[in-house]
Amino acid sequence: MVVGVLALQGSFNEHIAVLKRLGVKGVEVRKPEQLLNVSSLIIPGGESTTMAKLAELHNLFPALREFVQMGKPVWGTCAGLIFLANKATGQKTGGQKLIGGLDCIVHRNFFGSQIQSFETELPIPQVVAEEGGPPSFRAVFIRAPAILDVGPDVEVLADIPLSAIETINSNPAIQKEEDSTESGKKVIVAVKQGNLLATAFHPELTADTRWHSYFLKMVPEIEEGTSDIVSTSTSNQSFGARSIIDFPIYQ
Ligand SMILES: NC(=O)CC[C@H](N)C(=O)O
Repeated sequence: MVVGVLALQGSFNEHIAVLKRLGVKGVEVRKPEQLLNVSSLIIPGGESTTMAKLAELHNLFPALREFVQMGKPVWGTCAGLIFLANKATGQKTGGQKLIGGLDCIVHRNFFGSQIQSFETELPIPQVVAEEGGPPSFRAVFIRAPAILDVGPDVEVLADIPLSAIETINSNPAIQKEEDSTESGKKVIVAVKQGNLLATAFHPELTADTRWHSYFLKMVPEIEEGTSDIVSTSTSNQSFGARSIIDFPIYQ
């Protein structure tokens, strides 16, 4: 079995490259029947409205929903997180179709527009830190969503203090959220709910492979050694971060 990467749009090549560095075969998924050949799925960042339109065009929604409901591991990064959410706010007029399954409310462009994209160091969650490495990771937020509310089965892996974000005062959405929440200080940016992992940031755009290693641990076939994994050694791990400017900016 191999790891599927939804390849309609966005940073699917970058995810496949990280998987390769970890000795795991990642394959592009564009058609419903291709989901039958993969043990797990990564939904990359990009633009969730465009991705939804393309998924509809390729008749992917029923197969994607079934994949999630079957309990197969699925990781959504950024637009992928939006795609997995049960509910999204801040959508374009007319809304957009979601796969759903992740019991949360996500704000699509919580941190603002493209120019309000940013990078920051966040503490690495304990479960992800088992891979070793430094106590923090470089979180790359590109026109990023944030999770405003989660259901009881959702485990919060990372959140971010709003005060840490430069754009806080210039972004009306953040201001509004800060006023309207009780704690008013943090938003959630990484969660796990059973077979679903979701991150508002882009680990595939850094050299730190620990989030991918963590996701691979959620895939039973890989743990049992029946997959195409070449090496589970952590010697391929790397913890450095490349700058956001090395990567294309999504529209
Ligand atoms: N980098 C990203 O994936 C951005 C996601 C974007 N906010 C959206 O709505 O799709």
